[in-house]
Amino acid sequence: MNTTSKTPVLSCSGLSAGYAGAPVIRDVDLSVHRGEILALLGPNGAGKTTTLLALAGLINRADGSITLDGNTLRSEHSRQAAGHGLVLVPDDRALFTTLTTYENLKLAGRKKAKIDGVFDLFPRLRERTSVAAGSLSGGEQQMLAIGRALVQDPTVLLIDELSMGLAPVIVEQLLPVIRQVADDTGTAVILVEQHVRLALQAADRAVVLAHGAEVLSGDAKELLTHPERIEAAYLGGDRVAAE
Ligand SMILES: Nc1ncnc2c1ncn2[C@@H]1O[C@H](COP(=O)(O)OP(=O)(O)OP(=O)(O)O)[C@@H](O)[C@H]1O
Repeated sequence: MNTTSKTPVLSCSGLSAGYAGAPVIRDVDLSVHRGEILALLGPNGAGKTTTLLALAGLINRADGSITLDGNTLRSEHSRQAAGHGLVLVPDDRALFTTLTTYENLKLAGRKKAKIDGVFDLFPRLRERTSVAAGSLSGGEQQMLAIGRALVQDPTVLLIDELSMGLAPVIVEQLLPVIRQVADDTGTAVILVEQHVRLALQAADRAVVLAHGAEVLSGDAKELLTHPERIEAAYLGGDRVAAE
């Protein structure tokens, strides 16, 4: 998609954050536009989850600014971010395991049409309506975690480790649905994903973090044809711009 002329729906500039005063990410600049999927890649411990948590306001930032849908977010901004439609799908999925599929969706969004929309996207969930979330397969649980985010009508969806515990074949089924949501609803997506090739196939752009800093950014399809650049970035190579 051509996003160059539009204002990003979510952006951060100079974002630094960490835990108990210890910095983890530093000086991160990111932006994502409506209907765009940004793949946030990088090796274990690079700071991808920390970046999502800082964007969602679930950890405080040490520095930097975040703008969401034209609003500058305060430092402790999780409620403000949620109010402007930023929804995080956490890597542990955080489902209510004793509640059914339907009850999990109903708790997140009361509108039946929205829940029906999730069942249209994930027909398997419709078949599992009355099953406790804890008894669903890993793939079904991830569908439910995404569905629970979608019933909230997100402006921006932050998806942490879509593939956590899932076979690549399941990830291959889920990613086109995320693409469809972005295309059909204009939801912007930041996708943290370990399967680099699958992530790049679904995404419009990608950013690679290493050691808490951005080391590569570029067009996803372009990067697909240059795996050596991704490899170098994973090894924490010098900052490279592929744009
Ligand atoms: N709650 C926490 N308290 C202290 N340090 C943390 C905490 N969570 C993460 N870290 C540290 O922050 C660094 C970045 O972790 P983060 O989870 O953001 O990386 P990641 O890129 O998402 O990694 P992975 O791909 O392994 O999930 C790691 O060194 C990690 O040990």
